[in-house]
Amino acid sequence: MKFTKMHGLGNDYVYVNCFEETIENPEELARFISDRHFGVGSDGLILIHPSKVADFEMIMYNADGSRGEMCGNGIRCVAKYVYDYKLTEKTEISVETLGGIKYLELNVKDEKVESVKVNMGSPELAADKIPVKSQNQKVMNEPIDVEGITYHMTCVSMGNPHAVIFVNDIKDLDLEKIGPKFENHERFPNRINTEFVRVIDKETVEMRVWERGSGETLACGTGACATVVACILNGYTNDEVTVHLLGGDLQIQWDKKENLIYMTGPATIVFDGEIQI
Ligand SMILES: N[C@@H](CCC[C@H](N)C(=O)O)C(=O)O
Repeated sequence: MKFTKMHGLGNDYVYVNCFEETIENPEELARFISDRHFGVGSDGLILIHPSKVADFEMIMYNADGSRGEMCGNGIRCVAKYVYDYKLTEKTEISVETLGGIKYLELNVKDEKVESVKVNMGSPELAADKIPVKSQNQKVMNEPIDVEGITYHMTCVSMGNPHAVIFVNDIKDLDLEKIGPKFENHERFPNRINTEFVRVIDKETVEMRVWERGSGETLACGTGACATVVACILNGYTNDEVTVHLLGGDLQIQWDKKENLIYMTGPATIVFDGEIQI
């Protein structure tokens, strides 16, 4: 199988062109290929397929083989992949995902994709749609007990589920310990991605993430979008925010008039490979 290893701010996936390759058991392949000792090493697997309703379809799997409905860093890399490997000449493309069709603009200079801007669609705040168990219709700054500590969460779906927790310090958090407790907490029927966020000022926040199915990653695009929605709803930031992640920065904007979230950031090819499966 031919593949390409790519990353968006260090959130790395193995990409397979399914116009050419056929994958029999993608869940098992995702677990094998993601392994950083016995496989290629990645946060998961992303398959690029033809689509009947958009220019391309992105099918994403986490490192544990579970399916993610959307992947913000992944979809920017899909845009770079289809442009660089000449599956399209267009610089405006649509991509079908389990979280809906997304529209992307490639910023190309001298044939080089410098960044990708993604229309991430509208954030979903209804608790039953995210889903998160709650007495309230929206989960805004609600207490949740994990390991004997009460945290406060704001929950948002960006196609996939997120719980955003505001903290005073992100550096000293033991995510290996608390991340899985949030991920598998009984309030989240489909598990959850959890963002730990420190607000720096009205235009800047920093964030670490524990991703459902992959653990701590260096960046999460949908997580950065959910974070900015939570920041704005709680009155912490303006509508355009730079999110500092371990792997670099994303620019996130909430166009309130259209109720659309835009994410802009880089996409990088690491290497092409071939593996016996
Ligand atoms: N890293 C991604 C999100 C990947 C999917 C997530 N772990 C889930 O299961 O929902 C991003 O950049 O958005």
